[in-house]
Amino acid sequence: MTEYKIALVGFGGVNRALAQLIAERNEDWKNALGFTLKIVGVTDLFLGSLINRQGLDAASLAALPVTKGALANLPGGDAVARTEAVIKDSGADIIAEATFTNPVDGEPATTFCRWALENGQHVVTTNKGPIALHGAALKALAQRNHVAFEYEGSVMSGTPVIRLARQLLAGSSINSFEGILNGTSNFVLTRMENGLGFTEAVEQAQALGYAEADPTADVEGHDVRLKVVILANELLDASLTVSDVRCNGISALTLEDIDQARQNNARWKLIGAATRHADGSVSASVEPRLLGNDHPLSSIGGATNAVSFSSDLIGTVTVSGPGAGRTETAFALLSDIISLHQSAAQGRE
Ligand SMILES: NC(=O)c1ccc[n+]([C@@H]2O[C@H](COP(=O)([O-])OP(=O)(O)OC[C@H]3O[C@@H](n4cnc5c(N)ncnc54)[C@H](O)[C@@H]3O)[C@@H](O)[C@H]2O)c1
Ligand SMILES: N[C@@H](CCO)C(=O)O
Repeated sequence: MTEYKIALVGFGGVNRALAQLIAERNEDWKNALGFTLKIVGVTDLFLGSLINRQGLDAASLAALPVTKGALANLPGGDAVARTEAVIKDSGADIIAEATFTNPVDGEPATTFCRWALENGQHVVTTNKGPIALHGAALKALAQRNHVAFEYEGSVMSGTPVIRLARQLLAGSSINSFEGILNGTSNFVLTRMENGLGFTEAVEQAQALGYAEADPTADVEGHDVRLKVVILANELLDASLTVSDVRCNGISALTLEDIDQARQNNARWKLIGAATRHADGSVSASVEPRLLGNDHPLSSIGGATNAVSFSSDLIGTVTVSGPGAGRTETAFALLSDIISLHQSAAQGRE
């Protein structure tokens, strides 16, 4: 049985849900998965930081009040986020990085990942910025340091997509994909179909933990653009940058547009798509599309996401599931840890 020491970088919805899962399920994981997790450090811009190499109580962390500097109220805690120390000095084997996604330059999360990888620590992250903007460099760094860099939760939350397509569709070349890749905007469109105003719908998505810190990224398509870059580079062998992806969001759609679509047996959906052409080039876009009610993606409602891959040997494969949510995304971190544990076990054989 392996015990991994883990440090949580960013202690918002996702990493708090991971702490809750650890509190509730560590014993089950021992038998079912062959490992347990011991939290040895936590750091958060708002809450402060705390290191304890002997292990922190996951249930107490999960129940921590959301007040400024709250970690200073626990023994050894600090009101300041000493993130570099938590990564480098906590003795963690794994860093779970879940700070804000910065769609412009991926920082400071990219630096956090780099510190950990250079320090010989595995990184699991749900943050789209470092992967979409610096994925190749971080993967190379992980490889040089013989550690894992896993990011399943960066696309479609806990719904398996990246690993599923990479591993289970290997051998059937993926030539294109199209999908609903943002939970918040799909939730907003669905609520608007029921007559709720755009602003109220966004507020509901925020309260449910789906939205980015700045929900503009959700409704203007910037979040989907990062996910399209991640999927295209991962699965279509592309080298896209964010500026290669044409991007329009849903903020200009009105209740009248949505009602008119309904009268025409159609729905507006925010679609992220990419296609590999015969010459090897890849084009990609994010845009609202009017889908007829018979289109496979038109019935995907709420924060659910779905993506259809077109591949040469088996045609179209569609994966659907939660696209956002705290526990759902914490599950993605767990799936990354399971993956790195299995790789380590295979390496030992
Ligand atoms: N919530 C979801 O449904 C979901 C799904 C998939 C991916 N993600 C991604 O996962 C990440 C975390 O999401 P969340 O819902 O937990 O967000 P959140 O806003 O609830 O939490 C992020 C936390 O990170 C902290 N933080 C920000 N910058 C920091 C820094 N420089 N140093 C230390 N702490 C810092 C904030 O104080 C905050 O508590 C984001 O990048 C998000 O895009 C979220
Ligand atoms: N804000 C994002 C979280 C998942 O990446 C969404 O709503 O899809």
